[in-house]
Amino acid sequence: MAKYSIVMVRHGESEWNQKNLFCGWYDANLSEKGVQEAQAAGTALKNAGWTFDLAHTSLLTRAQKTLGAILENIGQQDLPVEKTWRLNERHYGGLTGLNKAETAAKFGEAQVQIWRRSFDVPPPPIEPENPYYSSIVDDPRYVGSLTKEDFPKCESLKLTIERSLPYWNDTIVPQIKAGKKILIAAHGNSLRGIVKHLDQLSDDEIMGLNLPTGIPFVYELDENLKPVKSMVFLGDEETVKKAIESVANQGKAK
Ligand SMILES: O=C(O)[C@@H](COP(=O)(O)O)OP(=O)(O)O
Repeated sequence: MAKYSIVMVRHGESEWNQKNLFCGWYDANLSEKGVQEAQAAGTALKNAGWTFDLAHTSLLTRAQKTLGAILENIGQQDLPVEKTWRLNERHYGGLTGLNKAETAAKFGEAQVQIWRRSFDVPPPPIEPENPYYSSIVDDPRYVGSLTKEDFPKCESLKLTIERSLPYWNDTIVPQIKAGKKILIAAHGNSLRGIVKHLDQLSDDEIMGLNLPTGIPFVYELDENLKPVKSMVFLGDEETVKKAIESVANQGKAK
């Protein structure tokens, strides 16, 4: 029987999602469509009667703005929000700023699929020559939480989970168990990591999971936090299916 529930949402479409660029820790803003998706996510939650006790998000603008639009829509602008780099998108390393379809044309779709979806193969590390290197590594928002030595240069999903799971276990789980209704607004891969953990998906199974932008999904959990219902999207089936397919197709050569 379900004792707890939690809602998660990947941010609305970002300007770099729209341009089909590997984004990772680059701080892309929401596109206009992404703002609309975030508002629609709020409307879907409102129509389903959701209210929350607190929210968690990453240090990146696209997730925070999505959360802000949702909270405004559900009339909870004053909700306590906890922000952490541990919910950031995976760091896409040397791929940051490259077009996914052009990268597939250059290196092959199979290689891009490995970089995007394999469990433990990281992309190449970001080098100082990367045009976005310093906007990421010198960003003052990480001061105090990440030292230069600990700052990632690239992350596989495995490495992403190694830094997001402690936050899930030490911060979010106690709040769920205290009866708090929680909303997490984060990213395609940081949320795939949490989903892998909750649903105990194998390293192979998680490769097939793509999360759409801006469509909230609900988990109902038993007293041991095992899912009673997994990933119930607040959206009609056809729309969700198409949005998932479109994310999967981003790594195809045009
Ligand atoms: O970093 C990125 O490019 C996307 C995910 O890319 P894929 O792993 O789907 O290629 O992250 P998000 O838009 O969720 O912040």
